[in-house]
Amino acid sequence: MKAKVRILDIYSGRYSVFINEKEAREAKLHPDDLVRLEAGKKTVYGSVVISSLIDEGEIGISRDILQLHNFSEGEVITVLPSGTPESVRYIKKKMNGEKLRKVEIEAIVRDIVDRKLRDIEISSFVTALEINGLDMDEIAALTIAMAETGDMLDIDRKPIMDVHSIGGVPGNKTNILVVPIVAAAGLTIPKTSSRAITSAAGTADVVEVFADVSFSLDEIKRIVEKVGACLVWGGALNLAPADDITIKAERALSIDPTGLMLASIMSKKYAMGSQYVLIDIPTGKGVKVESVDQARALARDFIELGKRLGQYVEVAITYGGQPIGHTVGPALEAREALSALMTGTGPGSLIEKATGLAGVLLEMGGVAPTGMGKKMAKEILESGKAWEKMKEIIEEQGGDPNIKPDDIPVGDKTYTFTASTSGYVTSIDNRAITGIARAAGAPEDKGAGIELYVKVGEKVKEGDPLFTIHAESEARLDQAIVFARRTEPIRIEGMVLQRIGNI
Ligand SMILES: O=P(O)(O)OC[C@H]1O[C@H](OP(=O)(O)O)[C@H](O)[C@@H]1O
Ligand SMILES: Nc1ccnc(=O)[nH]1
Repeated sequence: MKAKVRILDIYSGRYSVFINEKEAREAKLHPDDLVRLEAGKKTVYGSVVISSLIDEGEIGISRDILQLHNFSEGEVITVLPSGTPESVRYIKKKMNGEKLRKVEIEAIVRDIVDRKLRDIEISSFVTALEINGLDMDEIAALTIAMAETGDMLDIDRKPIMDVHSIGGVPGNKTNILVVPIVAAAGLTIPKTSSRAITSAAGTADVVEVFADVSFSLDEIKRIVEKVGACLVWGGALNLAPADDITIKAERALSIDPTGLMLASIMSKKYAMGSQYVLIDIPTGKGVKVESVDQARALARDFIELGKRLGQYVEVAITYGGQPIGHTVGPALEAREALSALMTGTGPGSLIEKATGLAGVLLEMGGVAPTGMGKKMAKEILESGKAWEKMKEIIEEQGGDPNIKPDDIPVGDKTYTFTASTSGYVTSIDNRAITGIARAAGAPEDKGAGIELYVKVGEKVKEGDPLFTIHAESEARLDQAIVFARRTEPIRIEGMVLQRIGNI
């Protein structure tokens, strides 16, 4: 049918098109059916919503659909029912544990990007990958398909370095330090990050607190050619566009299937033209990889995938048994990262990890002799050169380079948990910390999160503060307190752990 476009100020996160009830009945269209909208040469897909807001002969276009194509008010377009895409059959194949062929993977990725697959089918794909996994041939095909369905960056500086964490560990603001350290040494590092997947703050969520993270590829090229680095959100670019779509399903389920994770990270690196890539695998209880053996196996997969893509990959297996630094949540992490860059000091875990990773990159990029990278990274951080570089990045990304970390607003609804007994902190539960910060509103509420006053091994006295929850609303604070009470985020034990009686 032909219909006249009416633009509706509706933004639901779903690609909805609104059709008049009588017309929908005649056209045999039902709620959530997939329809094809043809406007000249452009075709986009949307899901039907039936509404009396819309007159006969009209088609209501939501703001979500407008992101796919700039329809104009009153424009006449063709609306056609669209059958189930072929790629659904391939998703079912993966559900049954079968191996997918390259063309089948390409069809799934194409349909994700074209929005022919809806949230429900995409979640099924992600779930099937979580349960049945992918082998290296499938992962390589998925990575290339994810990169090639988007744009590629060609930066006029070589070598191109890159760093990426598989994430999972709370408070992982590390790469916000690594990038300016590496760039201050003269290397080029166009860093793209995702938003939070399983955590309470992805690097893109944290950087967004003090600078813009959404740029076009041309803008990124200009920024990186000028200052040698950027810290941007991959999802804003048409760069591996399937990634941000599948991440939405992953975030809702709080899962990150290994094969998809490899493809998510490496497709972004491939599309950015990265030549030397360092992958950080935080390892420990309550994160994505719990044992060093598993981390080694994953490291081999990253290196193998890199070879297939023509990239030189190294991997750092890092300690992820407790949060990094003392803060969790976008604004709190932004404060901690900027303060560490500004002063050259900060929590041991953050400084150690950041200089350790930056050191590997300095050696990979050939600016530090083998074994000297970490020392050089530390000097760059302590001399203030990394902060100078960060200020350039902030300025180029539309932020205020004279920002003071303490001026960054954090959630003013707070509650502090204290130690109910004296003893030593024997463990901090990563999952509980993430859960509390998310319940408090992170990452969407930038000021929400947790400030930790103790780390594993430290001695505490009864009544000492352990952590403060920050939220932007009382309701969120209450939810976080309830969550915290249900879990045991920080365990305190005396030196005598248990007494076993002689019975
Ligand atoms: O911890 P979760 O949310 O699962 O993983 C997502 C985070 O991990 C990566 O970190 P980085 O950008 O390399 O620092 C992603 O880009 C993102 O910020
Ligand atoms: N799955 C992912 C994990 C970490 N970073 C990403 O970009 N993607």
